[in-house]
Amino acid sequence: MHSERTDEKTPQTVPSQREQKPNQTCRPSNVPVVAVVLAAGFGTRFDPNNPKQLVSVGGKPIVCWSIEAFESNPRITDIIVVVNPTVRATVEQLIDEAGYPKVRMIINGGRERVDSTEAALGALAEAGIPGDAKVLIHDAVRPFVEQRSIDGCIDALDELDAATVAFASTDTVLLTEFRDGRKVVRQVPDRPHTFRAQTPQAFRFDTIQRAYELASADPGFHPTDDTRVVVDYLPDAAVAVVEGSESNLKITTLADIPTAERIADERLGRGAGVPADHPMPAVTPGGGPSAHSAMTREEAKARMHAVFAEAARSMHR
Ligand SMILES: Nc1ccn([C@@H]2O[C@H](COP(=O)(O)OP(=O)(O)OP(=O)(O)O)[C@@H](O)[C@H]2O)c(=O)n1
Ligand SMILES: C[C@](O)(CO)[C@H](O)COP(=O)(O)O
Repeated sequence: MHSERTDEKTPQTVPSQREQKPNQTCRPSNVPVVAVVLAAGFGTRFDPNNPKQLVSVGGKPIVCWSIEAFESNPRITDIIVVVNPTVRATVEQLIDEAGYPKVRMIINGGRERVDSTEAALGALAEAGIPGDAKVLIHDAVRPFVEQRSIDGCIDALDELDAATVAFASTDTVLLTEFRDGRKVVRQVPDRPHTFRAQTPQAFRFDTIQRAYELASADPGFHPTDDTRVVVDYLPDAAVAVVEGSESNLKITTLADIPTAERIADERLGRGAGVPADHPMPAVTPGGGPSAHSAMTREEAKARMHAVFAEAARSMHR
């Protein structure tokens, strides 16, 4: 039940390179597929007094949209939600009331995004997750991630040990630097090679854990995403690019809310837009099944430990 379903796969969104690479070891695909939903940010560019992950769009809190994207994907086996003290009580309440059955843990994040990812990796290690597990790390504030991007990440990890959802840049991107006290253009990459990083970003657990171990020895390192940790510290690990979408926007400032409301309306069938590719009935706080709310955090942690232990045992059979 808690290992990846291999039936009914949607087509890959990465260019297909199914053939085995010469130096690539074959990994079983029957492994836990864990989504980490990062909701521990402080929203300084949005409104620090109104945590953006709790703001409702289309009548549903942003963090719930993100959790539901993974709840509704049958290949995701487990979800961890990372919070900060400001939002913890509300997120716990939302999760308990909605009864999201795949949410196993709600843990505290850290000061920066990278610290929150590190906290999640630590919790997964403590829970006994196998090194082969697929881990998809997602910004809670990207509520409209497409199912085909989630599926694309899961598929890509059968070929490479890392993958990121990204959206081709329609603008030419300028790389800049400071020279003589002013910002100047250092390089102009060819536009077809430039993409905007989105999430989820997905990794075999042992790959992302190793990259973070190496990065932790470098106190001056403040990456804004997890792909960079792998690119900088494990340069031999190729990161697959999985097709993202314009609607997978990151809610960063208040100005993003009208766009988010428009996309939410489309997803809820209230607008003229394209519907979600795997629509799921909205799980409203107070309205959902409550299997999870009966479980204490310790029970949930023990259950997750058992799930990972069973996955590890079945891989060694
Ligand atoms: N210490 C942090 C910082 C960020 N995030 C999460 O990382 C995602 C992307 O971060 P961003 O949009 O930068 O959110 P904030 O850090 O909240 O915003 P800001 O940078 O404006 O403070 C968000 O889902 C956010 O909750 C996190 O879990 N822990
Ligand atoms: C991970 C990310 O969403 C990729 O676009 C992004 O880098 C995180 O947020 P930030 O706004 O760049 O801090």
